[in-house]
Amino acid sequence: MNSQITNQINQAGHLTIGGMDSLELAKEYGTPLVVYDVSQIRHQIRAFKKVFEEEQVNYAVSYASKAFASIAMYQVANEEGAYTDVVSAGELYTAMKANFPIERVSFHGNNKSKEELEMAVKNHVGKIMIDNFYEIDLLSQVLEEQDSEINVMLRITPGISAHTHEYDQTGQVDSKFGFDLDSGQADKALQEVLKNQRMHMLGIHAHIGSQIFELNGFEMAAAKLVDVAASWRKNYDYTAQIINVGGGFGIKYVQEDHPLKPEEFVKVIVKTIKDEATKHNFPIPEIDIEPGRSIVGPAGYNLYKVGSMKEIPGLVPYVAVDGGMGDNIRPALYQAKYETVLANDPQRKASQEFHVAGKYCESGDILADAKLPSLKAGDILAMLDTGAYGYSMASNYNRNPRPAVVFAENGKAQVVVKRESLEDLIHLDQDYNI
Ligand SMILES: Cc1ncc(COP(=O)(O)O)c(C=O)c1O
Ligand SMILES: N[C@@H](CCCC[NH3+])C(=O)O
Repeated sequence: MNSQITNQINQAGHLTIGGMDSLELAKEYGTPLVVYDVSQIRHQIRAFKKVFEEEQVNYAVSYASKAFASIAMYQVANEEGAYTDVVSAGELYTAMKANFPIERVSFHGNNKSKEELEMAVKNHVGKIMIDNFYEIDLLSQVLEEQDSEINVMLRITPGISAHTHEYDQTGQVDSKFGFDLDSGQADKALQEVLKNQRMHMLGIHAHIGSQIFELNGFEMAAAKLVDVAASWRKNYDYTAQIINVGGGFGIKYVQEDHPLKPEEFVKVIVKTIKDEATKHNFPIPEIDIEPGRSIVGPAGYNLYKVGSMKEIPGLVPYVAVDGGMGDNIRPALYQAKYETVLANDPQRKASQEFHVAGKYCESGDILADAKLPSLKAGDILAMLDTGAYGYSMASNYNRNPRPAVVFAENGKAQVVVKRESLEDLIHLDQDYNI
């Protein structure tokens, strides 16, 4: 049996999530279904925060909400004292609807629109993470128009290639995000921002990539950021108050993955920043991180119902489920791997390899290759660790409605995002009658 779920089997022999029987959840709320074990989300946020508290530094654990954004999710992040970062008007709007404290919101993005900046300034978001020169001009214009001021940070590309899928690398020189260091762009951006009385320059940010398993990249990025901050102090008499090393902390998807614990990442980041700051005689700054995947990934489960099966002599059989790439594009997009278990009997001996196929009209719509017991139509499969970039990247491809999202905690469950109906699918459509 999959070792991750040994403590999640109830008397009926079913998989439990947040103390709820997964079969009951599937029956009550339908499938495909996305379920979060909320206590796991809380646990992860607390694990990140604990180290900062122990290290006695000023800090912010800012949940990167692109991993999964919904009103309920922002509420949980807020309850846990997290900050959050948003990358679109949609995420900002959702956070505001959740009454997330606006001063704890930062706004990221490599091409924020004027409307998005207007919304951010009007609502006084905590920080705008400036990404490029175009944005400095646009923001300056918006601030003039609204006769307002705002806190900003500069995102730089530290020239570090994280060891991860190339789509998940963001810190290398050849990246669409942030100001380049070596060519002097970052220095020029700093000077522009410092000149602008309406922008309060709080510090410096870098994000090197996602699903990273090694400490090395974070050490290098943290050291580089302090280095840059020290050079800014020397050359421009500007002292950064905040250093933000981004997110990217890897999680375990399959048995071969050996991620570090949140505390291990944070310890190294804090130590590097403290050491480098001391070396440069630089005041210890506030240290911010932006975990997304590591907060919600391990807490998420996708439940699917088994439908058709196809045996091909001599080949691995296909078992098709009622969801697929519309609710989890990651296997098709990144060849991402997941563990799959038979939710109605996770202890039953896995005897056979299957391609777990989705229902979308794409040959690439294979959710996982899994060793499972023999299966029959109506069985419930659970894919584990689907909480990050699953529902948040969901689509209506083939005009399939997106699943419901349920939060389960301490034996109680609640729908936090309704299942889309067929009516929802057409609610933006208009008749053509020219
Ligand atoms: C700026 C920034 N911060 C944080 C994150 C969150 O990354 P992850 O979900 O890997 O922790 C991302 C996404 O990669 C990002 O672009
Ligand atoms: N969507 C990606 C991560 C993107 C991170 C955002 N910069 C994934 O699922 O791995």
